[in-house]
Amino acid sequence: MIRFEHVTKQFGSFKVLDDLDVEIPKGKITVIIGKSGEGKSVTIKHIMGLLKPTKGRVFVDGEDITDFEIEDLKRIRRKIGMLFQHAALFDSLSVFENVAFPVLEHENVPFDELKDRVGEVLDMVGLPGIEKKFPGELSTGEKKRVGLARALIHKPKIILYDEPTTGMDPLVSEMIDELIVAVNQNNPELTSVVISHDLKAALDISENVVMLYKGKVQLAASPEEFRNTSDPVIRQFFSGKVDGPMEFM
Ligand SMILES: Nc1ncnc2c1ncn2[C@@H]1O[C@H](COP(=O)(O)OP(=O)(O)OP(=O)(O)O)[C@@H](O)[C@H]1O
Repeated sequence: MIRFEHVTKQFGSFKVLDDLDVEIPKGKITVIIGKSGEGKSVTIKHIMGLLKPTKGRVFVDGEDITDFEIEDLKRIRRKIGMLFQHAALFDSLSVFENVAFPVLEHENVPFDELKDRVGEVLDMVGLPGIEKKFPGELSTGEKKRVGLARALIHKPKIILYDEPTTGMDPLVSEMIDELIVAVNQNNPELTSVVISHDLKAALDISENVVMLYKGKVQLAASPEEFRNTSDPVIRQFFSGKVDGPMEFM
């Protein structure tokens, strides 16, 4: 469970989150949507403890992390896997070394066990046997999947996806979306949080959608409720039209 309790985040006098109050349920896929600049990245940075609220409290896996110092934050971050917008693999390292990296950093695992674990997560993302390849030999979609394998290697309780399909062609995007769903189905305890500005894809993969608007939750509900809502701001977001009640900064 992740909870934002009346979180306000200001940078100087600029308020990005304004009394944000929302719960992200355990074991489900939650997609956070909102137009560019609404504070989606700022929201997930609070989950990692990379930003602290100006006001309010943030809970991760049942713990109030708001005032945590670095040691406790590191402990919390070990429960979190993160898939960045750009897969950010190390080009000079093999797939095996890239995927094993978070384990080598934090744990002392015998090599045979590490080999098994890397094999297991590469299987999970549908890329068995590519340990010896280098990132330069992989397609964009494959790099993303290796990034996902790396995020999964230390068996996180929470996985954060930052715009996982941005810049990908429709087929690769769909494959990544399907993978997010498959990973969640194979790990029923895993809480997945996906940041997206693609409402239609969000509704296809998620069980819970949170739409941010003007620093607050416009609606936190099931995909069905989103599809059926008459809220004009959400309808406008669906339509992708500039004309409507939605304000652009
Ligand atoms: N460290 C910071 N200092 C000052 N302003 C910041 C900082 N981080 C984010 N912001 C501002 O907060 C606002 C929200 O940014 P954020 O990156 O969360 O938006 P977003 O919803 O993720 O947008 P996008 O979809 O374009 O990635 C932006 O106006 C951004 O400039």
